[in-house]
Amino acid sequence: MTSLQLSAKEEMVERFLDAAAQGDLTQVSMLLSHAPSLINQTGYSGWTALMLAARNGHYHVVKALLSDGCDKFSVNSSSQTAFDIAKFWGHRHISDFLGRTDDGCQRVLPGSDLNQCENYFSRETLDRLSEKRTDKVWLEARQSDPDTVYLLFSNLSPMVSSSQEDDNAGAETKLCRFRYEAVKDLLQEPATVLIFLGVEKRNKPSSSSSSSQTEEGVQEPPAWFAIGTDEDAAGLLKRCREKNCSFPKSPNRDLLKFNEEEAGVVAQARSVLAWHSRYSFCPTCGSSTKLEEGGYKRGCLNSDCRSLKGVHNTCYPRVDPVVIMLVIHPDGNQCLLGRKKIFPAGMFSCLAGFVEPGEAIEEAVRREVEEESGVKVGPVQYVSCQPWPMPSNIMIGCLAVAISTDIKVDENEIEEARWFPRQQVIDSLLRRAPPAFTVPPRQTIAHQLIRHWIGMNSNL
Ligand SMILES: NC(=O)C1=CN([C@@H]2O[C@H](COP(=O)(O)OP(=O)(O)OC[C@H]3O[C@@H](n4cnc5c(N)ncnc54)[C@H](O)[C@@H]3O)[C@@H](O)[C@H]2O)C=CC1
Ligand SMILES: [Mg+2]
Ligand SMILES: [Mg+2]
Ligand SMILES: [Mg+2]
Ligand SMILES: [Zn+2]
Repeated sequence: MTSLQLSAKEEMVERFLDAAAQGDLTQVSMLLSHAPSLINQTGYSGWTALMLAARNGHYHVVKALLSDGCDKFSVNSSSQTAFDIAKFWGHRHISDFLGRTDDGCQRVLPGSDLNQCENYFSRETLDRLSEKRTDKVWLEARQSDPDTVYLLFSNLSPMVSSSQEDDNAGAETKLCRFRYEAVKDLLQEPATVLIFLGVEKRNKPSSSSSSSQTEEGVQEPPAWFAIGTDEDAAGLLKRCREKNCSFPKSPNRDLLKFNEEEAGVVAQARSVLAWHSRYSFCPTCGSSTKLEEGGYKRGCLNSDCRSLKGVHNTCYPRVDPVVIMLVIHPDGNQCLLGRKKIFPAGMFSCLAGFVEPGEAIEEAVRREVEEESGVKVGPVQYVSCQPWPMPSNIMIGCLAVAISTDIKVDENEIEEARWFPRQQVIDSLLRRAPPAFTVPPRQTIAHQLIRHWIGMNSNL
């Protein structure tokens, strides 16, 4: 670039910043349409056009710059954002506008993936209303409300509807939803566990369009509960007079057939119910316990028990953190995948392992990879996570870079581990015949991590 070109560019930046400072929207828009890269350019002391417009109270310019994708979080040499500047100079309408949250706040985390991946089991369609769990009167009123939705689980398996066409593997499964009248007898059984899941979120069209009236006349969205019972499936189906329903037998396969919304509800309900089924007695003193807080607590019935003093995590549902990582070869062009004996023939997946007590996520990634494959790992980066209700894991998905490449598998955990070239991975994802191996199904975070790596720097 010649010095003449450089000064022409500098002159353009100066004109742009001046126009913003003076509130000349026509000029700002004209310059931007010629040179969109001007938008985040800085002048004296790191001031951007947005900061100058905010300083001088030019609301219309601020608005236009933001709608053109201007970075509202950049700071000047005094570490002030445009918001700080508008606030300091008393332009409240501008600071309110810059402080709004309806842009999804995506840009608060610079460099974050703007379209953050949503994993199966992670969609929240219910508002959990945890503050209502201790409100017995409210909970009881919602239980008998005619709009309330009940889901039924027998031995941790949800009752689902199946039609003839649903028999093929790709078909979607639907949760059976019940009203109070259909389940009120079941609720009286001593072995029944009842979990308050939440209420339908208001800002989306509800699946059961009704909502009930409170005493003050405010419309309340329908509440959802999960019922857990060990009554046998045949008995339950008879009790509910349901012909086309069933309780799937294989959680690892059958729980992956819901739509995204129902999958999120199943993840929540199944994990809490699994905790109840495994923690029947107090883990601290072995006494009997009683269900509290809408099914989110088991309180010990022994009044001398230590678990009743202070906060005891044994009283609350547990979640086990698991790291799951795609390890990338130092050449950037291969990834490390392994297979357990129990995997379907030909399937390879990301390595994974439980985080141990007192261990940071990055260290768990390094330890598990080295234990299972002998490969040493350097940098680790978090990508996304997935609740995994078999029974109650949170899968913490990471990318990791190997700093050694020799593989020596731990045969107790892994049958085989290999470096797979990018092209083979692409062929497997696109199911180009015949692929060298198969990847896990799209509902698993392992699949999504592999896809994420392929999408990161390929020119597909
Ligand atoms: N959603 C997904 O894409 C994937 C999910 N997973 C889940 O992650 C879990 C952990 O992965 P693994 O490779 O099996 O872990 P791992 O490599 O740590 O090995 C499991 C062994 O660790 C021990 N262990 C330590 N803490 C434990 C705990 N809190 N609960 C149970 N066992 C514990 C047990 O001996 C167990 O056999 C799996 O059980 C599976 O459910 C695993 C891979 C993919
Ligand atoms: Mg392991
Ligand atoms: Mg493992
Ligand atoms: Mg482990
Ligand atoms: Zn106890």
